[in-house]
Amino acid sequence: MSIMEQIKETIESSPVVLFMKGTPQFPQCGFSARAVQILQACGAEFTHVDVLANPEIRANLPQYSNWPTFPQLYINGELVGGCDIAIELFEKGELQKMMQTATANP
Ligand SMILES: N[C@@H](CCC(=O)N[C@@H](CS)C(=O)NCC(=O)O)C(=O)O
Ligand code: FES
Repeated sequence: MSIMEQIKETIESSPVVLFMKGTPQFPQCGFSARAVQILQACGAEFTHVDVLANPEIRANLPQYSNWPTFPQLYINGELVGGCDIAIELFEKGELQKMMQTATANP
């Protein structure tokens, strides 16, 4: 499987996926730490990928999604954005709704 196929599979493997530096327990960058805090405040489950432990993903995800930096948040297979956009959506109360809808069991 090519790296682009692997990335696609990962993004589609879970309703909410955060590509970040480090892990939710031990974030390795303030931007990633902030994104984790916000997702946790939304109270819905999310999957994470540590791009520091996956250099191929770090090198190729920016091309895949046309977004240059980390963290990168995907909901239902689509890029939402980075830390700034996550904060903005959270402050408007929209991220909570997006995550609840994405992770709700019918
Ligand atoms: N304003 C950005 C901050 C993220 C950012 O600037 N990330 C940088 C430093 S952690 C980055 O990912 N650089 C590319 C790299 O390290 O591969 C956001 O909203 O997410
Ligand atoms: S690792 Fe330096 S700003 Fe994120």
